[in-house]
Amino acid sequence: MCDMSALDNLVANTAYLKAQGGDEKELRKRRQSLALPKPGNCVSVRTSVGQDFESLCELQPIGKKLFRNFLSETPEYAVAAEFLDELNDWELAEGAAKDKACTNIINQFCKEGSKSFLSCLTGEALEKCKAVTEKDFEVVMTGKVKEAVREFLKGKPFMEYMLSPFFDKFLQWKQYEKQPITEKYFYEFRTLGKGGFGEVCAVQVKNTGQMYACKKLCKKRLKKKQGEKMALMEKKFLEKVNSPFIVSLAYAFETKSHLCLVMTLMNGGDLKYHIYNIGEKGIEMDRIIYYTAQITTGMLHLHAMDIVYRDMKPENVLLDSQGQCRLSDLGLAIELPPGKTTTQKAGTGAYMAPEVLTETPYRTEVDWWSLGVSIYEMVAGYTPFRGPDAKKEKVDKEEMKRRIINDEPVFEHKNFDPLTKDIILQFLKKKVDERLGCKGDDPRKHEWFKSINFARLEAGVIPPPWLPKPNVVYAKDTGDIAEFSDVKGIEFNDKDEKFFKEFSTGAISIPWQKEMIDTGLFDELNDPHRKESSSRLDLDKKSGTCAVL
Ligand SMILES: Nc1ncnc2c1ncn2[C@@H]1O[C@H](COP(=O)(O)OP(=O)(O)OP(=O)(O)O)[C@@H](O)[C@H]1O
Repeated sequence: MCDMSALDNLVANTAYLKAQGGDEKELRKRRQSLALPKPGNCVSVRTSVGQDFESLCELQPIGKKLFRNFLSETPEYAVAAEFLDELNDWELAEGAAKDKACTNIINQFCKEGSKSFLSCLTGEALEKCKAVTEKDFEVVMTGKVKEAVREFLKGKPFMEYMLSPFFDKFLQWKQYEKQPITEKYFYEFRTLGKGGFGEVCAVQVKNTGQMYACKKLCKKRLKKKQGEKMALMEKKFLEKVNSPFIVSLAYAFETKSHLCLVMTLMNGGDLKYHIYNIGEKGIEMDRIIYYTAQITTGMLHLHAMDIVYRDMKPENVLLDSQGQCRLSDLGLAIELPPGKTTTQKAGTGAYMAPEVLTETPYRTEVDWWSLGVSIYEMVAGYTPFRGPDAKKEKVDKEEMKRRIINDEPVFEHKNFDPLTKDIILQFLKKKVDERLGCKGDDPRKHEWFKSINFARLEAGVIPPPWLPKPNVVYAKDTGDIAEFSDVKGIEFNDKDEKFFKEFSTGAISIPWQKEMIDTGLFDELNDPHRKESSSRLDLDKKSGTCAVL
């Protein structure tokens, strides 16, 4: 029995690791069967995509690419786009490379008579650009000049783009993006974990080879436990966020029995696992600083959208295959518009802020408290109010509450250095208006983060300090993940069906477009010399996918 489940686990892991490696032959065959919808079928999307420059030309990856392709055909426009790219590179550069990039930009774009002079500028921006020096470069360039170039692109070039064949191509992709999504769109691999309403398993998009994690929510269980509103909120938050440090939602669809959230696959394990299961308890300091910098940036992104995370703890921070981390599980998150507070008790015991426990009105401040607890735990291998003897001494809920409200953390562990202690103490201020991140201040400015260049971190150009091993599956054995029991006696009515439809919106623009680009399908389907395979309809029928529209 035991051997059998070990074998099942091995088989499941092997298939999963192999899928991540990619099966080129099958994929190539499948891709040959695909085609973009015909332009004639894209009339209605022309109106539905709207006219928002930022969304169409900056945020949506395919939109951004096609707009850039359009700009490259007109020298004046191409120079403007190139300038923005170079300025972006300068913003991310460091040391001597940064100085060099600055001089290059001045010589290339700011000198009248040079081939790449920014001739699109007028008025004050033009004068400032011509007079810029290395000294006032940052203020002038990232201020007035950058804004003026962007304003220029938003005007005539954007209008012309919307009438060009490049935009027609964009509409074909937008139409393709709307294809109905069912379970047949994916291959399913091993179970990765268990959630409150169903399991999370690894899936792969048949047409692109992209791997994702699929969180399944059992419809009957949702109804029985009245979890519908929470599930819809989680879906809406995940759909709204756009940060490299929060899991992205790529698809939301339904099967007969489940609602499914298809998200970034995080196959490097969660931080709780890394604290307790690898080597000595606790994580090395350079890793803790790196992860906390990513968590802080992710959290600031949520707070900027008035979303309070409410469940910050190492278990909810997942690593990807490169060792970069993202916040996951927005199931307890809540949106609180400016000025609004809540007293609702939510979170996980040891990580809850005093104001949550005492049901005092709170907002985003509670997340900084929980981050303080989490940093402490990453260093020490135990949480500050539970203490090192948690196993020997059982701390009940009331005692934990008492300690969080009254006690100061003690730093006995040898790994606490003065700066680490300081940032933890500042996050663990019981008075909210004294807490780091809550005084109109920016936690990223704390000296503990001095080794981190946050712009480079967000751009993903700082190599992670630790790389998960590619041949290790950082998840429980499949046999150790308990199965769900059947839910009996639940029937669905019209209201339930309406909710299922509201949830199942298919592909989510930004992650889906990124998938098309990253997996090469974007280039493949745009290739004018491409020949589709004649067997495409056969393959289509076999898989049941909606490949050709
Ligand atoms: N994006 C992901 N990539 C890989 N594994 C994941 C991902 N999301 C979740 N998991 C795994 O599935 C488990 C359950 O997911 P999650 O915590 O989001 O579900 P939940 O229903 O909110 O659970 P809970 O009731 O514990 O809050 C996680 O502990 C993790 O092991």
